[in-house]
Amino acid sequence: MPEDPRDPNEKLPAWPPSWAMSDTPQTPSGPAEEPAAAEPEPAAEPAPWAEPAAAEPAAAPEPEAAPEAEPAWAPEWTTPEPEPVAYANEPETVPTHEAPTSQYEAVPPAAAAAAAASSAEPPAAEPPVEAPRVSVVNEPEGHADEEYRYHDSPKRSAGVPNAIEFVDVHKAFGRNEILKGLNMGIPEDKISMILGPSGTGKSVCIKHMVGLLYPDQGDVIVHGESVPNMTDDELFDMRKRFGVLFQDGALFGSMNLEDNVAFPLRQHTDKGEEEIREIVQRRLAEVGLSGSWDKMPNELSGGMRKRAGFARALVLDPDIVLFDEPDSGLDPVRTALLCELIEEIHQENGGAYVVITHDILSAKRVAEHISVLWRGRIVESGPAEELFNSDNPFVRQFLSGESQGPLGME
Ligand SMILES: Nc1ncnc2c1ncn2[C@@H]1O[C@H](COP(=O)(O)OP(=O)(O)OP(=O)(O)O)[C@@H](O)[C@H]1O
Repeated sequence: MPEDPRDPNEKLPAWPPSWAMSDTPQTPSGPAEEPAAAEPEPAAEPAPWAEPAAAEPAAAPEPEAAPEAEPAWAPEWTTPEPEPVAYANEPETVPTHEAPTSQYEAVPPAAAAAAAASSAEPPAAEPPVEAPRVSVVNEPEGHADEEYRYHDSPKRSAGVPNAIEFVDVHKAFGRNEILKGLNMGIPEDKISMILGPSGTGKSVCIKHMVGLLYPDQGDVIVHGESVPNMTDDELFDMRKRFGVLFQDGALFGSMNLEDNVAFPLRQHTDKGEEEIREIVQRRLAEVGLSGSWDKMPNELSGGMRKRAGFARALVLDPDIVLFDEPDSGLDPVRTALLCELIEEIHQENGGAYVVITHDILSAKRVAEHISVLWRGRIVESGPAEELFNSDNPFVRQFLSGESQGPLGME
C-alpha cells in the first residue's frame, strides 16, 4: 500500500468550499488555499455561511449607479414600476433592448402639460428616432412585451412534487437584470436539465438553489422551505442535502482521491474512520475508480476527475445533486459514459438531479425533464420528449442547434 501523502497538520477548509461555486471553479493546490474568484455581489447581500470576506467582498463596488440615480427614462424592463414621466419627442415604440439615449429627454409631467397647453400650434411631428440596437438577430421590433413572445409555451408539471421551486424570482447585478420573474419547478426524483443560451443565468439559478445568491424579489423554495429566509444554521443543514459536481470535479489538489471523497463525511458526520473508508470505497467503486483511491488529482484524466467529483457529491446521500456542465471538456465518448453513469446512479439512489449543459446529445440521453431558460424566464418546460417535439420556434432552434431562428448572437 503506498504511503499516505496526507499531512495530519493540514488546515482543512470549510465545506462546501466557497471558491468551488465561483464562476470559474478552481482546483485548489491545497486545502487552505483561498478562493481565486470573488463574487461581486452587493454588500447588502452577504453570503453568511461562506468566508464572506474572500467570497463576496462587502465593499465590492457597484459598477453602475445606485437605484436612486436611475434616470427617469429607464425602460420598463429595468424598472418594473417606473415613475410616470412625459417624454419630449417620444417615439411611438420603445426600443426593446437598448436604453433610450438622451434624445428622449425626460421632462416633469407638469412642465410637459404646461408646454402642451401654451402652444397653439402642435409641433411638427418628428419621425421616431431609432435607438441603436446591438447584436440581436431576428429579434422582433416593437414594444418590450415582444421580448417574451416566445415564452408563452406550456410550463408542464412533471406530475410529481417539486424538490425546488423558483417563484417570480428577480435577480440583477447592477443594472444587468438576469432573472426577470423566473418561475421554475425542479421535479422530485427526476433528472432535470436547465438549458439555455450562454450567459442567460443557468449558473445563477444553481447558486440561488444553495443560497449562494439571494433573489432581489421572489422566493426560492427547497423541499418546501424558503432559502432566502433560512437562518445560517438552517442554510448550513440544507446544504448538506445537496451534492454538487463542478466542471472540473473541484478536487483538493493536495489530497488523494480517498481523502477527497471522504472529506464531506469527516467534515459533516461523526462517523468513524472504518465506516468512512467503507462508504468511500463503495462510492469510488460506483464511479469506476476503486483502483485509483490513492491517486492524486493531477494524476487523473479530466473524465476521472469528474467521476471522482461525482463520488464526492454522492457521499452524504444527497436528496438533490447539482451538475454544472459535467460534460465540459470531455470527448463525446467520455461524455456518453458520464451520462450513462449519471443515469445508473440516479436509478440506484433516486433524488432530484439538476444538470446544466450545453450538450444537446447529453440532454437527449439523460434528461427526463427540461426547462428552457431565456431572458430571465422559462420559455417552455416539461417532459424531455415533449420539449424535443416542441413547436415553439425558440425551443426547436435551441434543441436542434440551428443558426436560423429567434436566437442570434446576443
Ligand atoms: N456575481 C456576479 N456578479 C455580476 N454578474 C454576474 C454574477 N454572476 C453572474 N453574473 C452575470 O450573470 C449572467 C448570467 O451568468 P451565468 O453564469 O448564470 O450564465 P449561464 O447561463 O450559466 O452561462 P453559460 O452557459 O455561459 O455558463 C452573466 O452575464 C454573468 O456575467
